[in-house]
Amino acid sequence: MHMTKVRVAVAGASGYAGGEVLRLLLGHPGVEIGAVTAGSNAGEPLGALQPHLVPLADRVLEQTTVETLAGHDVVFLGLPHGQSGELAEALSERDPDVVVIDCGADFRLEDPATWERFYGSDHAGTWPYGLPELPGQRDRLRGARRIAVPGCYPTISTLTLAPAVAAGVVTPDLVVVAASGTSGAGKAAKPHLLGSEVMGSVSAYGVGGVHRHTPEISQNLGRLTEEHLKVSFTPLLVPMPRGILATCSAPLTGALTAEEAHALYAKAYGEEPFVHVLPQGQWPQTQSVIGSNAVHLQVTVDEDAGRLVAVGVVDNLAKGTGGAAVQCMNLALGLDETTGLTTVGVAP
Ligand SMILES: NC(=O)C1=CN([C@@H]2O[C@H](COP(=O)(O)OP(=O)(O)OC[C@H]3O[C@@H](n4cnc5c(N)ncnc54)[C@H](OP(=O)(O)O)[C@@H]3O)[C@@H](O)[C@H]2O)C=CC1
Ligand SMILES: CC(=O)N[C@@H](CCC(=O)OP(=O)(O)O)C(=O)O
Repeated sequence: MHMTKVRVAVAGASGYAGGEVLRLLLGHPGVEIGAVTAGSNAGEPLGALQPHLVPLADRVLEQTTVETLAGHDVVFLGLPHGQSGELAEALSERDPDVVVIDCGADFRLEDPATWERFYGSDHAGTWPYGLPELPGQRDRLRGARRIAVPGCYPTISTLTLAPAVAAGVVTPDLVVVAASGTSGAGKAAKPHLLGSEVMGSVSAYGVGGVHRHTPEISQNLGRLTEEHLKVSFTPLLVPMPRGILATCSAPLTGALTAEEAHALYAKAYGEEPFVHVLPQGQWPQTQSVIGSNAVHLQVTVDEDAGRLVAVGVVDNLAKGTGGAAVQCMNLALGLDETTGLTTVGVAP
């Protein structure tokens, strides 16, 4: 049977997030790739920037404008913060049915004051949040026309702590220490990402509650409890291209065994296609999820410390951005949520 393909445009196609969206779309049976756009690299062949996307190597990057992005069923935005708002508005004005999926942060936060505090600019608005695994969220994404893809650290921190917070087995006084590969920072060269400084070294940054993902983690997990939730989030940069490992802990509210904690997590994610709770005693490693949309989790109880400890891994560019974006597109279009996505990683 002939299936009508959905026509998709990708803005920021020369970047890491846009490149990952395209990599996944090339394996998606229901999609035809239309415009691919960039900023300073407009005019270049895509193959010069993303040589791994062989079938699109000869496509020329167009300027990112309403005109080049109009006329598609779905538009993915992989642009720096602050670039999405006006563009999305103009696209929706031109075509109210277009599905716009923003990989950036512009529409993730609900509270304008919090946005202004952490991003230092005016709040653009709030769109349905693209984490279907949050309670009730999948239904909000079905048929949605605008979707805000979560940040990479918030994705893994939220999924790693959600069952414990929702069940009330921990006091929501949460500590998250998460180590990310360097692609999380995007392609544009940054002073702290010089190869000579990143290689062979691990460093902390955004310490002391100032990282932009702190309020996003709080927003997600705060919905799961009536109590006042606090999050202490510390990101680390590690010398690998992809992947995040988040170590999360919180004080237990009462007696809980490691077996009970594991059973709680296994039940919470039993029906989720992409969230895999590992067998007890096996701890997540980033290598297992690279290139896949899978999240691997493990949880235990530190009896002496009286804390629940959970560890999660994600590929920051896949389920942490591009994979989540495609998963959300599938929901928005009424397709099977897993189309074009895999739980099979690349290892070693
Ligand atoms: N990397 C990650 O793990 C994650 C990234 N994201 C988000 O995705 C978005 C893109 O990030 P990422 O791909 O990492 O960044 P990159 O720096 O790798 O890519 C940025 C892209 O935006 C384009 N661009 C930059 N400035 C402009 C402009 N003024 N007009 C039009 N296009 C422009 C660039 O084009 P050109 O090459 O021509 O300059 C490039 O295609 C960001 O909002 C980021 O926060 C979200 C979650 C995780
Ligand atoms: C390693 C590294 O630098 N990671 C990035 C992750 C941010 C990101 O990409 O997410 P947004 O979509 O919210 O920008 C950072 O800490 O800023």
